Amino acid sequence: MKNERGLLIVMSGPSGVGKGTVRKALFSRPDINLHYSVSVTTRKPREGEVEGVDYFFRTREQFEQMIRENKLLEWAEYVGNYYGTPIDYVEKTLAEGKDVFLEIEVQGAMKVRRAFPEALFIFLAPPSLKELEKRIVGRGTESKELIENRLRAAREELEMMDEYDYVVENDEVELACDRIKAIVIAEHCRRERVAKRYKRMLEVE
Ligand SMILES: Nc1ncnc2c1ncn2[C@@H]1O[C@H](COP(=O)(O)OP(=O)(O)OP(=O)(O)O)[C@@H](O)[C@H]1O
Ligand SMILES: Nc1nc2c(ncn2[C@@H]2O[C@H](COP(=O)(O)O)[C@@H](O)[C@H]2O)c(=O)[nH]1
Repeated sequence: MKNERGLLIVMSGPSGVGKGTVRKALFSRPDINLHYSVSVTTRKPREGEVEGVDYFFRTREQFEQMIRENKLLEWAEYVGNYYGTPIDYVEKTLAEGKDVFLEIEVQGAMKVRRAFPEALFIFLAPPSLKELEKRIVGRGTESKELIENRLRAAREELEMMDEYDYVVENDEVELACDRIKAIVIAEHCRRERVAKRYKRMLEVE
């Protein structure tokens, strides 16, 4: 018996831990059937980022209009920019029975938890703070000041780790992908078992 609605998977983690890298590696696997929800942001595009693929890039005015029109499932202000999840894509895709993957920061994830308590929450953790700093500096996309701000936010985000269902260490990208894949499969099996038990219970009554 299959659950009719898809599974909503939320992955968070501090800036520079490798969320984007792991997500791209996961989605490039042929045996993965997940659907990525592209976020809206007021941040300027980084070199190579593509509108509608990496983000929907919008002005602050446009973003605030989306908030007023209830077009976002969640949103947050992070290190001076807005980020948010368009609600229509998530609702439509889950209703089609497909799994949706969100890659968002912790404030937004906690809002999703209130709206979708049944979602699966995964926190991607660095092997150490030193390694986190090395990765964010090594990426070379932010100024020194922005890196400081992101590292400050990272310390607060790491304290939220306990709020998640699973913590996955990103020591090696492919290993992190294997762990996330195993968690998603296990969660599907668990839900199917619960649904079967519930169906049997209704048949007995
Ligand atoms: N397991 C890993 N080992 C070594 N380097 C890694 C690993 N995972 C990611 N990286 C590197 O770390 C840097 C940051 O990765 P990435 O941009 O994916 O992080 P992020 O969590 O998405 O950051 P942000 O939240 O700021 O967008 C990149 O240069 C990436 O190549
Ligand atoms: N609350 C939300 N956070 C989001 C969303 N999309 C991305 N993010 C997170 O923002 C930070 C910074 O991202 P960056 O691309 O500027 O490095 C990072 O933690 C992302 O995961 C969203 O829709 N909502």
